Amino acid sequence: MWTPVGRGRWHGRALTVWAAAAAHRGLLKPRPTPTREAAAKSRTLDRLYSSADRKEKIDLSRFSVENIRNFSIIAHVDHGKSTLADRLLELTGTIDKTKNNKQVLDKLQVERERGITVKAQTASLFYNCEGKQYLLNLIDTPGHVDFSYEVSRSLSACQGVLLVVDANEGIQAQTVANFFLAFEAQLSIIPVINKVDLKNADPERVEKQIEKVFDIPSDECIKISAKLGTNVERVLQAVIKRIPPPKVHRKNPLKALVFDSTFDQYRGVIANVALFDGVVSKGDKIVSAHTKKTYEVNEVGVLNPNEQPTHKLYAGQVGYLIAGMKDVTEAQIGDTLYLHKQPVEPLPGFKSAKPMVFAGMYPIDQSEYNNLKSAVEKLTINDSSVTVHRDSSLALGAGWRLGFLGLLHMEVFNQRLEQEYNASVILTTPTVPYKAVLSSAKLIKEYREKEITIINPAQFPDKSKVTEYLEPVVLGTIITPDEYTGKVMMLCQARRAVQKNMMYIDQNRVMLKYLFPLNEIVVDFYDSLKSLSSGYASFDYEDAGYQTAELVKMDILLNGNPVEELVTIVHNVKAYRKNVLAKCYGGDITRKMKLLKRQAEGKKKLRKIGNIEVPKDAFIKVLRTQCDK
Ligand SMILES: Nc1nc2c(ncn2[C@@H]2O[C@H](COP(=O)(O)OP(=O)(O)OP(=O)(O)O)[C@@H](O)[C@H]2O)c(=O)[nH]1
Repeated sequence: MWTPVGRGRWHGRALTVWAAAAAHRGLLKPRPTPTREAAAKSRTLDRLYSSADRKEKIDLSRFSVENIRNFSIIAHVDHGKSTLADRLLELTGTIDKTKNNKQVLDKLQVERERGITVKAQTASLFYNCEGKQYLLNLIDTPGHVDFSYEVSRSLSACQGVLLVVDANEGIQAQTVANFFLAFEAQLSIIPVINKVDLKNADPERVEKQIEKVFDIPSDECIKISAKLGTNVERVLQAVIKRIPPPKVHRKNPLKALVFDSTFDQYRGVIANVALFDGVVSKGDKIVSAHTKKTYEVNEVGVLNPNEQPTHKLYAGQVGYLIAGMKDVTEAQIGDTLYLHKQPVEPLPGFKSAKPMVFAGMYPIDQSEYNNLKSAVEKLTINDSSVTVHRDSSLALGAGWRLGFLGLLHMEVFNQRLEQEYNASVILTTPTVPYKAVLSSAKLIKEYREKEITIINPAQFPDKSKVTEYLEPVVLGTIITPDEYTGKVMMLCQARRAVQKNMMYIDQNRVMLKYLFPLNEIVVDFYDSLKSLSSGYASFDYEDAGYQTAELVKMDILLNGNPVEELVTIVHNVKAYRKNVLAKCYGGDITRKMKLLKRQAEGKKKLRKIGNIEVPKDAFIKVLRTQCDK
């Protein structure tokens, strides 16, 4: 077992803002229309899935537990996970080999348009190795930190991972974060150095980095080109040799973990399950440990990569199950399913995702409230990392306050609502979750607790009622070529960050660790980091609790009245009072009088505007402008 560098510091779910900031640039702006390439890919996928829509049932009983391998592909963003998945699907004959197979497991429209994976996708592959037939269950995961909840859940269904590292870029911040997710889950880790075909590839340097940072001997690395298919067969062989089969018992009563699910308007909930014990088949009566409701199983099967019904699913296998769950509240990710007559102790499930940013969401038109409610409920089945609280606003009506893992996550959720549910929404300016320790007995009674979390800035309690305010902090990891270290450090200091660690991962690359206030990095930190390092630095962060902070509520007044929808919480800075006389050094008193008179006239003009009614459109425009900045 390895003892990787700094392991003790890496507790918890690692999160980065890789694209949170990048996404912020495009937040709520019209998205580019799909490129020709995306449209062509979409057509290819449609053909692919319909041609593969074979309805004969596969008999999975021939795969004994020893012949099953469950693994995820994890990596820093763009290091080639989905491309490697394409080659593995081709090599095993799961899909036909054509030039058009590009990231075929990225099935969502948002994924094809943006060229990123946002949902983990499962595919079952059948592979013959040394005369034995193996069933390989592969899960392709997203690389962006905003979707790391997908990665950690996927790992619960696996015994091993392929840790893909780009042969040119080397270890990046998310490589480190994903490694530790797999390491803490005690999975077998196979390092795969990808893109060796690139002119600037330096696989030997990357091997050394892997040895230094993760303590994995360099002879365990497999060097491949997922694009060209070079050495990909060796990856499959390593999966069989180095990843153990699942530890399960088929003779025990059924114990199935729901690790993901989607909602189909005709068939209800489609649950992705990993069978820890037992067998399940069509017609079985099963119970949800979460709701205690009983259902009859209508269909079981594997994803190949589209749904392929099977007679049964056996312990050790990963597949899907449809059991007539029509209500969205019935489908809980992390739930355990068992046979009606054989109750079992439920599996531990998953830790809930911890939202990093909150924003208000309202229908553009209040008459759309119920449709939007149903869309949000259905989408959160497929994206369980979003938290939902009901909320309302004077100007925007009834809506919700939603919690996301980052701004890219927020944008993708919004885009999926539009594309998959035809829903149009207005989102308010995002905020991080602050806390306040209350001193006011009245407020403590009202909230029924002393320490409250503020997810809506309009509810920020006044300083006179509070002992202290707290802000969320994160432990950030930055990997940068050392020529930019000075500039990176200056940027971190400007963002109120405190340095915690620094180490060289090779001769000219530095890994820095800083404690950051979350609100200092959530918006544009990543953009600044990328621009000062010519695009070479990468960034990742993980939750590190809260620290005391000087916070103030910044109201925006309209004719003297605060506007609830535009309130923000900011770190306290000295107030700047505009002194119109500041530039009048001595001199003539009449000049000063003239300036003061002009200022008074300006104020009068403002008052003249009176108590106007601000149309809702105006709010929407202001909120959009705030988000676009
Ligand atoms: N030259 C070269 N390019 C590759 C190789 N593998 C992947 N790429 C390219 O790298 C880019 C990213 O590949 P993806 O497979 O989408 O990467 P990913 O890790 O799945 O990306 P996310 O899911 O968004 O994190 C694409 O443009 C691929 O064509 C390779 O072996 N060689």
